Amino acid sequence: MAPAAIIDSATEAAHSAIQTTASALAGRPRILVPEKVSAEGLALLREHYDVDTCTGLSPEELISIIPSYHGLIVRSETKVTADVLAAGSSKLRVVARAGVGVDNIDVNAATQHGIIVVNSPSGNIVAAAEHTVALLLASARNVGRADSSLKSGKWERSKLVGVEVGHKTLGIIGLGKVGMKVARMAIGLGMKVVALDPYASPEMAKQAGVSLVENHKLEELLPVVDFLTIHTPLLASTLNLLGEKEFQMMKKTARVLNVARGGVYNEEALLKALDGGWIAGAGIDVFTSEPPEENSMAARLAAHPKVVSTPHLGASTVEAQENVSMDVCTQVLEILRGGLPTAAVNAPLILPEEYRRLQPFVKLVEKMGSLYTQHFARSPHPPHHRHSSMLGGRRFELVYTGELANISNTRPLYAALVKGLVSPISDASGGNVNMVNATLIARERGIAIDEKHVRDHSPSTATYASQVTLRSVSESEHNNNPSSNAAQVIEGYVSGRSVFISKLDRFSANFHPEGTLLVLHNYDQPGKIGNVGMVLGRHSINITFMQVASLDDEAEQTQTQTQTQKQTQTPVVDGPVQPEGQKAAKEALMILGVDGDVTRDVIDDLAKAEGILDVSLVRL
Ligand SMILES: NC(=O)c1ccc[n+]([C@@H]2O[C@H](COP(=O)([O-])OP(=O)(O)OC[C@H]3O[C@@H](n4cnc5c(N)ncnc54)[C@H](O)[C@@H]3O)[C@@H](O)[C@H]2O)c1
Ligand SMILES: O=C(O)[C@H](O)COP(=O)(O)O
Repeated sequence: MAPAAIIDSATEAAHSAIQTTASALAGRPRILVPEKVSAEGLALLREHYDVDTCTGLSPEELISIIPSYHGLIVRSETKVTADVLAAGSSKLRVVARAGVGVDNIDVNAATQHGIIVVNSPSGNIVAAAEHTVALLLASARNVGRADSSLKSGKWERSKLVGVEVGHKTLGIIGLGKVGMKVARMAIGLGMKVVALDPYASPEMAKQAGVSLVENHKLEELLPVVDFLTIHTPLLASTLNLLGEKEFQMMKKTARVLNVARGGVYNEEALLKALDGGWIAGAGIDVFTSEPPEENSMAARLAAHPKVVSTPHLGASTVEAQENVSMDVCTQVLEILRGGLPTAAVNAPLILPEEYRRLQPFVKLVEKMGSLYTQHFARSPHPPHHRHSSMLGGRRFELVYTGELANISNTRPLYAALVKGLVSPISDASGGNVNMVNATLIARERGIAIDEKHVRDHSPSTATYASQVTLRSVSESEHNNNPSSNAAQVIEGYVSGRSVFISKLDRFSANFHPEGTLLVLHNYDQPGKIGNVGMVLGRHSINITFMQVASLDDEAEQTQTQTQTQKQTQTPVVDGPVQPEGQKAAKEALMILGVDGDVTRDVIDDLAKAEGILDVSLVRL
């Protein structure tokens, strides 16, 4: 069978990775396994390749030996840095993560070198959920402290009285694969489960008996829970998600759990919360440094008497290790033979002949999806944009006009949209989406996508040779009022091989969807640009470009009508409320390209600037 090509839409380097693999592997290929990976999968590889298992390598040792290897299989301990990948780039074809999280692998550097990164997205989900339940019960019943007390010769029954979990409320932040499993197990223990996940499908949550927090606000979840568990990836948006302010909102009797990633709870704030009696205890499996560095917050947390701690054991069961080992070793075997992986982190699949024509559109649609999630599907939103769900439970329509409408196989564009939508909320960059699994992942997330080819795009009226429109409405809007014009819209086009966004929401624009962008919804009045410039200057953020996007014609007419209605005291159903004295101002979007560290403080300060209605931070 001829080797198929695998192409990462971000770079052409990955294009040749699979094609060249078979021919590049003269002699018996070698695979390095610097961590404990279950023997079942490795046995599969040993039939064809030399497999070297050697644990305890220093970063320098890894860099010095990696040039001899064609495959590298790791868990969470080995840091696969840009330096390791550069050192291995002449032979290395695949880095496999025997587990879920790829935060220890520089995926961008791998992509640049044409090295495929694969993982096992669901092999250890049951293990992680069961470990969460183990920590839930251990922290409720002081199992860790009781065990060490008894072993040290004490018999402290009255000091170690616990609490029951039955009839208590468990809060879950992140209702993905692990979060959903934990929810089902907790319901089995007689708990009530409330979850916060702006991107989860309300329908799936309802079916599992989980209530979703309506407005996706932590302040609505935290005061009501007796136990809290987090199951989000570690992303810029989830780093330090819970700090002092959040722990202070919780019941003094509450206990918190973390079997996801160190850093989602701010470790210093968690220590303060435990020492100050703001909460009662914690069960922690993951830390910001692993193993915790001496005297670090992580080390103090692991040693804290109110914490039951485990050394990142969430996936450490015999069964999970067999699953992930088989998953990734099968993929390594396939890749080194010139075949296709099933869970490639950095490589959606496009056949070579489709690649030339579709690649810029794949890039455009992926950017549109990512822009959608970061601009529209984020929390919290101003009231006129608030939806019960932000991603799951929404219906998307991709409309292709112009020459693109004549291409019948637009499957890569469908996959690119799913990838773009889920990548900002997933730790495997791109959420492991490829052409094979895109439909399944969309279904798992409760996302419906329709594609429409508009072939009667007359050249006289066409603005661009090919254009893509992304529209989204909630399932309920779609079912109850299909002709409603409440859709969220993004339009884009390709010129040469460059991609552009030509409409965002109700605003006509023209910008490259690249880099870090701030999108500010505001009233188009003098002084706004200066105010925004001052805030950014104060935070040492450099502006690389700026564009003001005005309401498109249709939206402008609607705004004028709305203003007329307001003046005649007719109740207004949609649109932001204009402050006094700004009745004649038109809405606009200010789109800024920026360099620098855009923290939550920057966003908060921008949101407070006069005349700014809403701010979103978009990384593309
Ligand atoms: N301790 C361990 O050994 C162990 C084992 C397995 C998984 N994990 C970790 O657990 C985490 C979850 O894994 P998964 O497979 O369930 O991932 P997943 O991608 O299936 O689910 C993550 C969920 O988080 C949600 N989310 C993203 N950003 C959010 C935000 N700001 N607020 C609320 N929700 C948000 C997403 O919508 C998604 O539903 C990952 O970090 C993974 O690495 C740890
Ligand atoms: O992301 C994962 O799969 C878990 O954190 C497990 O990590 P491990 O393979 O190092 O146990």
